[in-house]
Amino acid sequence: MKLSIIGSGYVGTTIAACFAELGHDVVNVDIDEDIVAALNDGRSPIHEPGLDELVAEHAGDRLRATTDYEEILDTDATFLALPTPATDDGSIDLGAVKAASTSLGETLAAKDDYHLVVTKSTVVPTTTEEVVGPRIAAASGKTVGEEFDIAMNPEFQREGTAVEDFLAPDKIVLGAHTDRAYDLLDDIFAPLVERADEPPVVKTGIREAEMIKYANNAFLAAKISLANDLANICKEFGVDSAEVLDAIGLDSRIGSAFLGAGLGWGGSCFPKDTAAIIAAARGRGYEPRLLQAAVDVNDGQPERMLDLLRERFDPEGKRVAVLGLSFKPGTDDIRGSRSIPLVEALLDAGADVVGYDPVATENMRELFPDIDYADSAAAALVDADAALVATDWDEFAALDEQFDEMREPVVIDGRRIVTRRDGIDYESLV
Ligand SMILES: NC(=O)c1ccc[n+]([C@@H]2O[C@H](COP(=O)([O-])OP(=O)(O)OC[C@H]3O[C@@H](n4cnc5c(N)ncnc54)[C@H](O)[C@@H]3O)[C@@H](O)[C@H]2O)c1
Ligand SMILES: O=c1ccn([C@@H]2O[C@H](COP(=O)(O)OP(=O)(O)O[C@H]3O[C@H](CO)[C@@H](O)[C@H](O)[C@H]3O)[C@@H](O)[C@H]2O)c(=O)[nH]1
Repeated sequence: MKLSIIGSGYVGTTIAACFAELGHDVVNVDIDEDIVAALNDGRSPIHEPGLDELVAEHAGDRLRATTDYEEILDTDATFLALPTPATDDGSIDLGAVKAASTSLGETLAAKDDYHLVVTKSTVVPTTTEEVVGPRIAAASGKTVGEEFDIAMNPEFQREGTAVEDFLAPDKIVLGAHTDRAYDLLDDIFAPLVERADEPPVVKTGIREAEMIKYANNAFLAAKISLANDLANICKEFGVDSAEVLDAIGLDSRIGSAFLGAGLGWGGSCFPKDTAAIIAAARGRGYEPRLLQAAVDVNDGQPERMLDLLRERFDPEGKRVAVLGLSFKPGTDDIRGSRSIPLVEALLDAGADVVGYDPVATENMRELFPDIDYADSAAAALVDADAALVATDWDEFAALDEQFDEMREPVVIDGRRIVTRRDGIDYESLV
């Protein structure tokens, strides 16, 4: 089939390359000329394991990119993979979705045949029906459900395993209103269903599909926050939280995934998506207390870590190493990273901060240009008065004699990753 994908960032590039791998003919439309040039050159504009290979293999053949919306006319369906960031109050910013919907509508005005438009972006319930559909209709002069259909297909890929997650999904969620839309979606996803060994395909309404994405992320974020809440209680009683959480994870009704307690969740999705669905619920007059509590617990974890430091000394004038700057291991992405509130609070307290991360230093430097950055964890520890471990990079587990170079060997571990305990003043956050 011929597919167009508007937006070629993390999601748009991944799904374009994967759809090409599955045999579809794909064109990526993006307003960013550098991204378009990279893709047409066979280079992925984002770093994801396996993506470079897929882009290199299919670019110039089943995968191409353009800034020209007109190329959509030659395709059967369009996926919208546009950014949906948070505004200052946490609510969803639909600016890019609105602009692209209008551009798509203006383009589709010239199309004689039926077209399917699928929202891939994470959007609050009713957005596809009340924002995307009407804008396309107004700009194209066509009617939803007649000359074109709208649908919603949420994406569950994680950073660092995006290609794998797309090609071997736990489920495929298809939200639509007409048989024609479902039939086309079936054709689009048939090669994936076959390759992935028949994962469950959930056929549902459009706003249900939109909500499934938020519910999925909200549940996972809240699960981590509940693990953190329980781990904080464990600490009060001198109970080993890892043993408790490992044990409850053995209950098949609970499951062991996303019970990793520590400094909390960050990233480009959990913080913005929990904020967006909380704001949307409040907009309808419902107060989502449990979800707000999950956010509050998450926000509290960095402060608890700083309290453990302050119990030892006033950070003013002390050299504090922050080990791990990315929001999780395996990525250079610092969006929503829990190391950010740590660094902010340390700077406010007058500490001398040195950061280290195997890959995220340059991104962090843009945010905090004035702190020191070390080339290795060992270098960060030299003459430090304390080390705060913020990300669970494997290499931190191997640190040992490097701690001997610290001025005061205070190590506060936000991810229970450090293995050496003797000879250092070690405390785990949970
Ligand atoms: N990043 C993830 O791992 C992930 C996973 C699941 C869902 N999502 C959701 O998918 C959506 C996209 O996220 P992302 O991380 O890929 O965003 P991104 O910022 O990486 O990419 C968005 C792309 O859209 C382009 N764009 C913006 N306006 C445009 C327009 N009018 N026309 C054409 N292109 C335009 C930008 O240039 C950019 O390349 C969001 O709603 C996000 O919440 C993201
Ligand atoms: O047991 C755990 C698991 C994760 N985390 C933290 O949670 C955050 C998010 O991790 P992860 O879910 O692996 O990363 P993302 O790439 O942000 O993926 C999430 O967000 C995406 C965007 O919506 C969704 O598509 C994915 O399904 C969803 O897992 C990170 O800060 C992790 O350190 C923990 O603290 N404990």
